[in-house]
Amino acid sequence: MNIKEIKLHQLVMKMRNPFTTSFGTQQDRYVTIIEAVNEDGLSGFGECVAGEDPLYSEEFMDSALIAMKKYFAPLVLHNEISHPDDVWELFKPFKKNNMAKAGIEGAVWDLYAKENNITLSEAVGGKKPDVEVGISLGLEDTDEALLERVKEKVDEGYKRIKVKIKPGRDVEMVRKIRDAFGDIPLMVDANSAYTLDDIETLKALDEFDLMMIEQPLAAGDLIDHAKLQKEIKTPVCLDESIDSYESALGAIELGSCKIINVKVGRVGGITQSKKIHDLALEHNIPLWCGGMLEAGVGRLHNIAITTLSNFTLPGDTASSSRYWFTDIISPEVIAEDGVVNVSTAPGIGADVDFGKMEQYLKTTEVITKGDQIDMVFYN
Ligand SMILES: O=C(O)CCC(=O)c1ccccc1C(=O)O
Ligand SMILES: [Mg+2]
Repeated sequence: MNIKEIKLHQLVMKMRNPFTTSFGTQQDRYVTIIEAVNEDGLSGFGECVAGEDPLYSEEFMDSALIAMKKYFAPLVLHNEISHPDDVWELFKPFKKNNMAKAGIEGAVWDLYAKENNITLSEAVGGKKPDVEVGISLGLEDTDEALLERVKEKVDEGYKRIKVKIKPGRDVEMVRKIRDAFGDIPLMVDANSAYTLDDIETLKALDEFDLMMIEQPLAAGDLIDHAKLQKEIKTPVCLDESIDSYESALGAIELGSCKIINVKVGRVGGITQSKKIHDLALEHNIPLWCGGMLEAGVGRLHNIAITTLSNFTLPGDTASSSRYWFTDIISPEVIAEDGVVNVSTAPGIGADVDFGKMEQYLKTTEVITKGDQIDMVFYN
């Protein structure tokens, strides 16, 4: 591959509805779209999913932008890449900053697929022609408002409903959902809002036959999650805790979870996601693809990775219109009855629509082969 320049398109996208989790509410989504352009002018696209503030993980959009500009974009421009799997090796000496790495790597993957005239799904080794998707619903001010949301989404046919919980908004709220909707495929996500001191509350959730409870405890608490899993019936699914192949291996060996939510950005890209996929498959741990309120580019990357065989549970990759009045891709992602068809067009399978992107675009920075890696250390 011969990548000539990397553009960082920085957007602020207003969401259709504010999104509330145990760490707060957001209305605006800061998105960086990474465009890798080759010698022939062909472009591949990635999306950086870092949060606006370091609440979900230590990374945040500003830190990711610096990391991409200073290290990861120049590394890709200054080194020979024959396959996107090479990118992880190139980035390896630089610790963490996974979402920054994944953003750049994602653009290389899309470009690679387009150069070879195959879909991104084919490039990663996926086989499914379509994928099942669920929806993640934020906390609402009242349980009644949440029940309305759930009804809407059940009616739209989503294959799984995930609701956010936090202390004080858990057992009784879930009871109301079960009472109103019977045995719909239902799960909860705590975003680390509990500790083992809350074990009685977490045990009380067993009565509702949830598909899983996602990330009840802190990201670093693999040991506590293992203790918890022994005490509760509901399968524990880890999100924040799984930030690498090694943490996935640790969680599996310790029995910290029965299910893993793979987020491409959180684990450092597609190459690492594939490695975790194969590990989980070997250990009979089912996977699903989590969301980070992505714009269209990240959404299409999520669909591609979900076509791998062990992504057997519905992911978070809902329709573009669930998040945005206008997405930045054409065509947009549409889930019909909870199913998204995988595009057969090369790469991510849709065009990045610069006309539609214009309304969100704050600035574009261009990194070229002339930009050196700005490091104090040298070899
Ligand atoms: O619909 C989506 O994209 C997923 C929404 C979601 O749950 C989420 C959104 C932002 C950060 C973390 C999470 C999460 O899965 O914990
Ligand atoms: Mg989560």
